[in-house]
Parts: sequence; C-alpha cells; structure tokens
Amino acid sequence: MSKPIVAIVGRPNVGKSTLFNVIAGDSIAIVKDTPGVTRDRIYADCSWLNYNFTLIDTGGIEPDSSDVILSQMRDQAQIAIDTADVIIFLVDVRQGLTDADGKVADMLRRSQKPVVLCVNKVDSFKKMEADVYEFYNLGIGDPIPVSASNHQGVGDLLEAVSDHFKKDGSESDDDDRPRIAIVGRPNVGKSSIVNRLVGEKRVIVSDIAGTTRDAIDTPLKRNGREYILIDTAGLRRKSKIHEDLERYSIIRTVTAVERADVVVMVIDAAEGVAEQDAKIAGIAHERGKGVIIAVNKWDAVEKDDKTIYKMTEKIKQTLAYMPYAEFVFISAKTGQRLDKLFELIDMIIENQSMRIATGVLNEILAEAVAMQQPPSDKGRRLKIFYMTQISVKPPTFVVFVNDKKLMHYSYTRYIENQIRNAFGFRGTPLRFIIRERKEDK
Ligand SMILES: Nc1nc2c(ncn2[C@@H]2O[C@H](COP(=O)(O)OP(=O)(O)OP(=O)(O)O)[C@@H](O)[C@H]2O)c(=O)[nH]1
Ligand SMILES: Nc1nc2c(ncn2[C@@H]2O[C@H](COP(=O)(O)OP(=O)(O)OP(=O)(O)O)[C@@H](O)[C@H]2O)c(=O)[nH]1
Repeated sequence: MSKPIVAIVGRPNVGKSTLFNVIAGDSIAIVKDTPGVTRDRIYADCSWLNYNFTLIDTGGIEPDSSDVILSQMRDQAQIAIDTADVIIFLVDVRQGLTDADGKVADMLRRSQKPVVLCVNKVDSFKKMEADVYEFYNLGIGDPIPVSASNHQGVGDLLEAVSDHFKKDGSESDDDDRPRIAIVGRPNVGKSSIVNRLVGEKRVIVSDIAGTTRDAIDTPLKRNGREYILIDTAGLRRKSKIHEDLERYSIIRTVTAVERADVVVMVIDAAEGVAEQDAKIAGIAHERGKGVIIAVNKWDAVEKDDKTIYKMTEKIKQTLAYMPYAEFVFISAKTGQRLDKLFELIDMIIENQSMRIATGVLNEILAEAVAMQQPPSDKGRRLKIFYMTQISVKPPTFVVFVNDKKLMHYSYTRYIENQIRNAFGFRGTPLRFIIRERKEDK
C-alpha cells in the first residue's frame, strides 16, 4: 500500500515550518547512501504510532501584500487538494480569523478532501479557549488547538489526521494494475511520451517549461496488459514565483513517485543529466521504487555507435547510487523503442515482487563470505549468521550479524552485488536491514 500524503496549508508565519519539524522530528529518515541528494525540508517520511505517512510543507516565501498572500495560499491549497490524502489547514490564534482563511476554507471545503483544522500558537488553552472556538466559523469542523513550539496538542492533531487514513486508505488497494510515474525536469518530453502512449492529445504540449496541466492518472493498455500512467508534466498553477514552481514540482514528483510501482525518469538526450535530475531520481531511490532512465528526444541527437554507451556511462556516474536502474533510449516524437520501455516495465514489476527462498539465499551468502572475508575491527571480525527476505516492493532482506558496527556499507554493497549476480533483480533497489544476534555458544 502506498503511504498516505498529508499536506500542511496556511498563511505565512502561522507556524507551518515549526509544526512540520515537530511532526517530522526524529522520524526523518536520512538516507545516507544517496550522495548528491540534499533532502529538502519540503517533504519528510513520518511515522506516528502504527501509521506511516509523507508530510508535505506547501508553504514558501514571505509575500508582502495581502493580495499576494491570498493568491499564494490558493496555490498551496490547490497543490494540497491535487496531491494530498489529508490536508492540515493551519491557522494562528494570535492573528485570529482573517478573510484569506475564510476564502481558503471555502476552497478546501469544495474539494471534498479530508481537512483537519488546526489552530496554532495556543500556548495556553485556558486563556485562549474563546479565541480557538472562533475558528468554528470557517465551517470545516472542529478546530484542534496546538502549540507547535511547545510540542503541545500534536498527538491529538495526528489522531485526527490518522482517522482519515483508515477510511480513505483502503479503496485504491483493489486495483492491481501496475502504476507507472513519468517524472523528470520541465520540457524533457513527459507529456509527449504520455500522449504518444495514450494516443491522443490529452495533455497540452508546449515549448514553455512548466506549462502543462496537473497530474492525472491515465489507464493504458499495451500488448494486452493494463497499466496506470501517473503523469507529472507541467503545472497548472502558473505561479510567477520561481521558488513556488520548484517546490511544487518537487511535491508533484514525490506524490507521484509515492503512488507508483515503477518510475520512468525522463532525461533530455540533448541536455544530458544534471544535478536536478539526480534529485528527482533520488526521490524514487529513497522510496524503493523500480527505476527506468528513459533518455528521450533520441531522434534529435547526432550519434554514432558509441553514443549510447557514452551517455549511459555519464548518467550512471551522476546517478551512482542507483546502479540497478535500467536504460532505454526513446523518442516520443517517432515512437522509437516505446515497446522496449514496456518490456522493461514488465520485467521490473516482476523483479520487485520476486521472493527468494531462504535456503537458496543462504547458499549465496555462504559462497559470498567464502570468496571475500568479512571486515574486522580491532581483532573482532564480522560474522554473518543468516539472512532472509522479509518483503517485496522493494525486496527487503534482514541480515543477522554478530555486531552491526562491523557491517560496513561496502560489505553490504558486496553482498547486494552477489545477490544481484545470482538472481538479477534488475531495475529495482534492494533494502537490507542489519540486525544483531547473540553468537551461538
Ligand atoms: N507562541 C508561539 N509561537 C509559535 C508557535 N509555533 C510557531 N511559532 C512562531 O511563529 C513564527 C512563524 O513560524 P514558522 O514555522 O516559520 O511559520 P511558517 O508558517 O512556516 O511561515 P512561512 O515559512 O513564512 O510560511 C516563528 O517565530 C515561530 O517561532 C507556537 O506554538 N506558539
Ligand atoms: N525532437 C524531439 N522533440 C521532443 C520529443 N519529445 C518531446 N519533444 C519536444 O520537447 C518539448 C517539450 O515537450 P513536453 O512533452 O511538453 O515536455 P514536458 O516534460 O511534459 O514539459 P513540462 O510540461 O514543462 O513538464 C516540446 O516542444 C516537444 O515537442 C522527442 O522525442 N523528440
């Protein structure tokens, strides 16, 4: 099941970042093996009780006039409506109820998305009770008082938020059609690919970066098999604020990737791979999704028999943390190799769900350990007792060792490579959980 997405919406200075940090807190998973991918504080993987969710801070810069504030809040609310499963609408008890709050509340109410109204800066509920109740006038339910900076009331807030997970989380699970997210920088050809696949001008293609419409899920049949395309092309909100556009495109990518089984990361053959691509691909990697690097506009580059090799090497260097990614060189314009793209998608979907029997896995492990001695530190040597696959999508293994500290990253990588050599697992990341176990006497 994909994790629910929770978005925080609210005026500047109501405390969105403070609340975000309190909820994300220690639960932010810092992925150390993704070099070059700085983690924006725009989204965080969070857990509370038994719930896991992705938290998004939609807020951006400090606008200077009330007109700008309203239009920015509308942008935020729209992005939350488009992408989130639950919206936290944050207001400020000290500033009281404003016109802009009312207008945004209307918008949220009309969207019919679950909204939790949260009143921040209620540092003393006794003194501020009456002020909190004023927010009932927004007509979006009970206001939940919190003091983000004092860490008060956050449990009640999350309880109200998670109430909506139960109701809404189950529906989409019956659909077992593979979900394919098409991601990439503006103008690389995402809409053109979708159009080519879907066979109609469903999304507006344009030369101006960031001009197409919102992500829409499109069912698609190819070689008798059904898929769902999740398209992140462009942004309907033609925000004039550059930072907003960037933020929204990251949010859009995170939410699309979250719901996908396989991510098709589109790169423009003429432009090559850049830092921003590494960031986008990193989102798929962190979330354990299958990845295909689709180098598009292949019709438009001059090439000889070494071009594919050279370009693959260059991209692999930039995306060194995902050596498992598959490559395909396509043209949305001519349709070149789109069949190959789907062959890869099918293969990766199988690989993501592959389970290896524990016996076979441990034979490979024993061979690997015999071939390359595990590392030691101060006379104490790493012992790997046993490993077992505990889940799929992505395939996840628990490795029992004598001392976690001795299990270096490079040795985990070595074991991973041995497993890949034996079983393939092409196109999908693998996860390893290292656990300590007492040594047998
Ligand atoms: N008294 C009080 N102050 C708070 C509380 N939460 C946040 N603040 C203060 O409110 C101010 C704004 O907080 P931020 O978290 O930066 O607000 P924001 O909504 O993210 O602001 P933008 O990034 O401008 O949209 C800061 O000075 C915080 O210290 C609270 O619970 N009580
Ligand atoms: N030569 C060539 N041009 C292409 C190809 N695919 C897309 N283009 C062109 O590249 C430009 C951008 O294509 P879009 O499909 O709008 O790109 P996008 O990634 O959806 O862009 P945003 O909506 O900004 O995110 C258009 O002018 C397309 O005609 C291709 O395979 N070959």
